[in-house]
Formats: sequence, C-alpha cells, structure tokens
Amino acid sequence: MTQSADALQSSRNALLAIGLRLSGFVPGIRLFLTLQAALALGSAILIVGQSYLLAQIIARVFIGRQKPEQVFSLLLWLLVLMLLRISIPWLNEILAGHMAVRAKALVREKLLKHLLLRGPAQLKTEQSGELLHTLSSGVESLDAYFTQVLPQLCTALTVPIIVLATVLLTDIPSGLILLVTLPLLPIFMILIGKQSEQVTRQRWQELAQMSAHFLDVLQGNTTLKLFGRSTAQRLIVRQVSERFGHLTMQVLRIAFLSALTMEMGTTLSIAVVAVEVGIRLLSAQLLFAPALLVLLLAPEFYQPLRALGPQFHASLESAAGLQRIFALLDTPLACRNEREAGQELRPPIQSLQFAKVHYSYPGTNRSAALVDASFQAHTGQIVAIIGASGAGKSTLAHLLLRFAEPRQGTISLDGHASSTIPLEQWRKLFAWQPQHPWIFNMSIAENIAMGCPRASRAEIIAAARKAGLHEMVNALPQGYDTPVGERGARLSGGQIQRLSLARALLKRAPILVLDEATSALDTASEAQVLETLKAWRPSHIILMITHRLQTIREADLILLLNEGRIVASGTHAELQQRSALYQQLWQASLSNLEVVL
Ligand SMILES: Nc1ncnc2c1ncn2[C@@H]1O[C@H](COP(=O)(O)OP(=O)(O)OP(=O)(O)O)[C@@H](O)[C@H]1O
Repeated sequence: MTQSADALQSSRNALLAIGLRLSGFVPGIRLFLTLQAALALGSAILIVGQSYLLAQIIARVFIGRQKPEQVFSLLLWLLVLMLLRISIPWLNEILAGHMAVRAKALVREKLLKHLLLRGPAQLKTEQSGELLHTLSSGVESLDAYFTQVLPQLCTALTVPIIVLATVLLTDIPSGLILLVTLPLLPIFMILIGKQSEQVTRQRWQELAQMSAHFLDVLQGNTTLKLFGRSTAQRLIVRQVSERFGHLTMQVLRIAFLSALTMEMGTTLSIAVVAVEVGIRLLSAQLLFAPALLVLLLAPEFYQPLRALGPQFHASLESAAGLQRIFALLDTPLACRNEREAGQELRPPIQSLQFAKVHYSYPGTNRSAALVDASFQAHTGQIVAIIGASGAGKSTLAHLLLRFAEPRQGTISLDGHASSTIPLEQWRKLFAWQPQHPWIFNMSIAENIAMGCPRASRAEIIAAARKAGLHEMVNALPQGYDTPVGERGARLSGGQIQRLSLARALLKRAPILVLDEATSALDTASEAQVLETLKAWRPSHIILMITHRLQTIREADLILLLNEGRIVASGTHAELQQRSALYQQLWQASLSNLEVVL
C-alpha cells in the first residue's frame, strides 16, 4: 500500500511538475486549468441532474402510474441537460486544441532559440536526428497533454466527488461502497502504469536514436555506398527497428493489462452496488426513485477514472517527450544569455582585443584548445590567423563570435568586455563566413539575404558581385531565383563559399570573420575576393583564418597558432625574420607542396 501511495504520488508529481514548468513560459495555463475545472464541474452537475430527472421520470411513469403529459416538463428539462452535456466535450476540444497549438508554438520557439544560443561548438555534442525528433514529436506530445491528459484529469478529480456527494445524500450505504472502492482503481492503474513509465521512456529514447541513425545514414549515403558499408547499416537499422517494435509491444501489453484491470475493477464495483441496492429495494429499505438514481450514478462515478487509464498512458508518452525538452532547455549555455541587460555598443568599432584568453571544450580531458591568447586589432587592419590543423584557429573565431565564453581572460570591443554586452547586440557587429557554410533550401537571393533580410535585390546583386558570384548566377535561367537544393546541393564547393561570402558582406557589420573563405576557389576567383577585402579594409576589421599563406602576405597582423598558443605574431616580413616555423610554412606554400597545416 505504501508502494502504491508512492507511485500515485510520483505520477501526480510528474504531471504537476510538467504543468508548473510549462506555466513558466506558456501564459494562460492557469486560466486554461480554471476553465477546464469549471467545465468538469459543469459536467458533474449535468450528470447528476440528468440522472435525477431520468430516475424521477421512470419512477413516476412506471411506479406512480403518471401519464406522459404529466412528466412532459421533466422530459423537456432532461432534453436540455442532455444537450448541454453533449456541448461540454465540444467546448473542451476547442479550448484544449487552442491551448495545445499555442503551447506547441511557444515551446518550439523557446527550444529552437535555446539551441541556436548554444552555438555550433556546443551543438556538435548533440545528434541532429535526435534533436529533430525532440523538436517534432517531443513538442507534438503536448497535444496529448492538453487535449487528453489535462481535461481527463480535471474530470477525474471533479465528477467522482460530486457524484459521490449526491449518492451519499441519497443513500449512505451505497455512498460508502463507492467511497471504499474509489482509491483502488487509480492505485491499480498507477501501479501498472509505473511499470510502463520506464518502458515508455526507453521507447522514446530508442525512437530518438533511430531517427538520429536514419538521418546519419541518409546524409552519409554516398560514403556508405562507396565504402560498401550500406548493408551493415541496413542491419543496424533493422536491429534498432526490432528493438523498438519489441518495446512498443511491451507498452501495448501493459496498456491492455491496465485497461482490463480497470474494466474488471469498475464492473465488479458497480455489481456490488447493484446487488446491495437490489437487496435493500426488495426488503423495502430503499424507495424505487433513489435506488434507480444510485444505479444510474454508479457507472458515472467510475467512468472518468476508467477513461483516465488510456490517458495515463498518453501522459507517460507526453512526459517522456517533455522531459527531454526540459533537459535540453536546462543545458547551461556556453555563452551569456541574450536577455541579460548590458551596455549599448554600436558601429563604428575601432578596436578588438583578446587579453589572456583561455578556453577548453567541456567534457574533454585534452589540453586547452586556446591558451593565453592576447592580441589587438584595429579598424583598417586585416588580421590573418594561421596554424596547423587543430591549432585552435576556429576556436578563436568561435570565442570572438561568442558561441562559447572564455574560461579565463577577456575579449573586448573598444574596451568593452564581451560579458557586459548583450549577446544579440554583440553578434550584430560581426559578419561570419564559416568553414562549412550552411546553405538553405531556398533561392540564391534568399540565401544571400540571410545576411540582411531587408536588403533590396540591387543590394543582393552588389554583394554577389563583390563575392565574385554574379556572373555565374546571371548565367542561370532563373538567375537569383534559382533554388539551390538542400544544403546547396546544386552548387559547387566554390560557389557555396562565394554565396556565403556574399551573405557575410551583405550584413555590413564592422568586423568580418572569414574561416577558410577562399579554400575552394580557383586562383582568379581568390584574387577577386582578396581585391574586395582590400576595398573593405579601411572601414572594417577583417579576420581571416587560412591555410593558404599567399593570401595573407599583405595582412597587417599575422597570428601563428600552435597547439592553442599564439607562438608568433607580426607582419609577413617580421615573421619571415623572427619565426622559423613561419619560414618553414612559407617555403612549403611557395613550393606549392601539399602541406597539411
Ligand atoms: N566541439 C568540440 N569539442 C571538443 N573539442 C573540440 C571541439 N571543437 C574543436 N575541438 C578541439 O579543439 C582543438 C582546436 O580545434 P579548432 O577547430 O579550433 O582547430 P583549427 O585550428 O580551426 O583546425 P582546422 O584548421 O582543421 O579547422 C582541436 O584539438 C579540436 O579537436
């Protein structure tokens, strides 16, 4: 009994915790619950009224031998109550449907915003397919929570109490039987449900894993085919599907068992009331009308609890999805939250500074990705960041863009530390061309306009010209309206890079961060891009991460990174004199060797 009470408590707490958590960011939940409770109360009163009228009509016609005309007004009232009772589920559906749509939109928005705030470095630790599953199915599970679980819970908490009070007032012994059998049903249900809770959660995780795996296999289809690994992957998918099927059957078995227990429990309880009422009616201890009222009310007493059984399983399904959503929302951000108030910082920006910046990726035992990095850059300068693969170049850019916060040290713009400036405002000051640009399944113009959604077509074309993309786009039959396919499938690597550069240029931010901006370009296109950057230099700070040393000959400052440290800095001429490592790299790039930096 203690165990069952615990189970009851923990399930109620889980549902309550979900409600409380949701009420934090879905306004109107309290009002929704109040309306639901009011509708449940209305429903309970209508059930009692309807049963009372029916009992009276039958007693008057069959026992009192009254003519139908004499009970006409009662019949009319019965019709009115029946119509009102029918309208309650309809009202419920509208209300709950509306609330579910609103809650889903808000939760999805909040989750997406949180994921975007986590930035690329942190998101790398998640599986895209699993996130997609949570964003779609996890959020959709709110539907069941609002349209089934909460309304049924309100009904189950209200109707039995009103019905019980009526039966107690009508006939105390029958009321006592209902009272004794009442707690047994939810306890049975929750005891069985507790078992299925774990299986349901497991099933959710399995489904999420399966989605993640499917996405991985689909995206890496070409590689799998080339390396002859598609059959092995098919086998893995089959195994995961079989495990998922097995868990689904387990959930269904438990659901069936719980439904059976509920049905048997309620049928037996109703039978006990019926026998007790029948015996007392025969021995004239009870009149016909109250006896009939008790018999009519007994099934109504158990009905909401019976209906709660399947809803309880729906609630477990919702809880598994919602718990994953809350876990994602609870993941601390690697950067300060954009809502935090801070100073206003607007262009133009004169300088940026790294002062003893230190960073190590969370969850890694390896040495820090960036150690004690210090440098200054001013408007009008091109700063080149070079170094071997894994030296920490992208990490430096990510910290500057605040996809992560330094563990130690400060990054500042015009003397204002990043921690004092709201994230959204900070990022407005940067245009970024990432190493692996993301191209959306939209037209070329729409993709470029990501850099500035209000840009006119003329501005988009001007940015494309500067990035050396215009000629190619012009040659296409649909020009700038050409759809580029998923992840820019219809574009070459070089075209994707130019499109991404056009997007960054269109943003007209005072600081331009280019991560391998020209790595996929031919020499002529690269020269064109470098000319554009030279033209932008006077009014911008330009940071270029590159492996191609020829492109940075004219940089004002070159930072040479090695194992997370800036081991040398200066102009090309200075580094030629001072740094043996730089000389080595320069010689290697001059002789056009395939140097893996
Ligand atoms: N999300 C991450 N989690 C854990 N470690 C990471 C993560 N991203 C990068 N690292 C590690 O941090 C170090 C620096 O990586 P970073 O990407 O900054 O190098 P890089 O100089 O830009 O390399 P490349 O030229 O190949 O792009 C590497 O050792 C890398 O393995």
